[in-house]
Amino acid sequence: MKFKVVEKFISINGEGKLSGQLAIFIRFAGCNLDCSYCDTRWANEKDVEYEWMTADQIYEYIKVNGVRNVTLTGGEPLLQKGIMELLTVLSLDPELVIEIETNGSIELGPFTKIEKNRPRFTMDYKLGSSQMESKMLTSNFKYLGALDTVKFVVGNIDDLKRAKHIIDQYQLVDKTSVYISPVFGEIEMVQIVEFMKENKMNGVTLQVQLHKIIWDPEKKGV
Ligand SMILES: C[S@@+](CC[C@H](N)C(=O)[O-])C[C@H]1O[C@@H](n2cnc3c(N)ncnc32)[C@H](O)[C@@H]1O
Ligand SMILES: Nc1nc2[nH]cc(C(=O)O)c2c(=O)[nH]1
Ligand code: SF4
Ligand SMILES: [Mg+2]
Repeated sequence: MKFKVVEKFISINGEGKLSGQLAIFIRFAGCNLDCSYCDTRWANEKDVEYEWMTADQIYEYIKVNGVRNVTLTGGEPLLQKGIMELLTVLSLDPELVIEIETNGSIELGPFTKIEKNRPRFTMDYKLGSSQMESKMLTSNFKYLGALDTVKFVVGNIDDLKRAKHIIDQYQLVDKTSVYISPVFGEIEMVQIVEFMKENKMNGVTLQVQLHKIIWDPEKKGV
């Protein structure tokens, strides 16, 4: 099986629980959603340039570079045909910590059945300002545990209110890690903090995309 890779690079992870740590990124082509704020829309274009890579070639690239944290992203990585083969190959190496960024519209059940060293999922729950909330599968929450994350990317106060509602309704803080991140440049961090204070959002982590502070926010490959 071959996978459509639009870019691969080493950087610090700018998002999530491993933020600040070195990571190797594999970005796949194509997405089934079209979020209003998507910062990698280029990867979803029909005519995007990509390289076909097998699972073994991707594994080799990771090992040659000696980076243990692996982030599979896109686009929507779980749309790649046969992706289970790649996840199986990577999970077999106990030295690797595999993270998958996924958009909340893909059924996660089959992927969480990997028994040893299974990938950690960061499932975005897309809120109103993304225009994609109707595609969210809340049925995925039952598969997520201590190693996984539910992430809410918020663009305004209504998004924050909705995120709080979902967090409470599904008791997400008790089950998994919960992150809130601003749509870059759309909402002041201080507004998010004030909202968290007013609403006693214990156990929720605010994060900002670190790579967009270190480098030009438009820069690819970082
Ligand atoms: C480009 S997506 C790829 C993975 C998957 N399609 C998803 O949406 O989770 C990776 C992460 O970037 C976030 N993201 C995209 N555009 C953003 C923006 N303008 N500001 C903040 N986060 C953004 C997404 O919400 C997601 O958490
Ligand atoms: N440095 C860096 N960290 C990231 N973490 C998740 C990313 C993504 O696009 O999914 C990302 C990214 O694009 N760059
Ligand atoms: S799901 Fe992810 S890749 Fe797809 S449009 Fe939304 S942010 Fe972009
Ligand atoms: Mg990114």
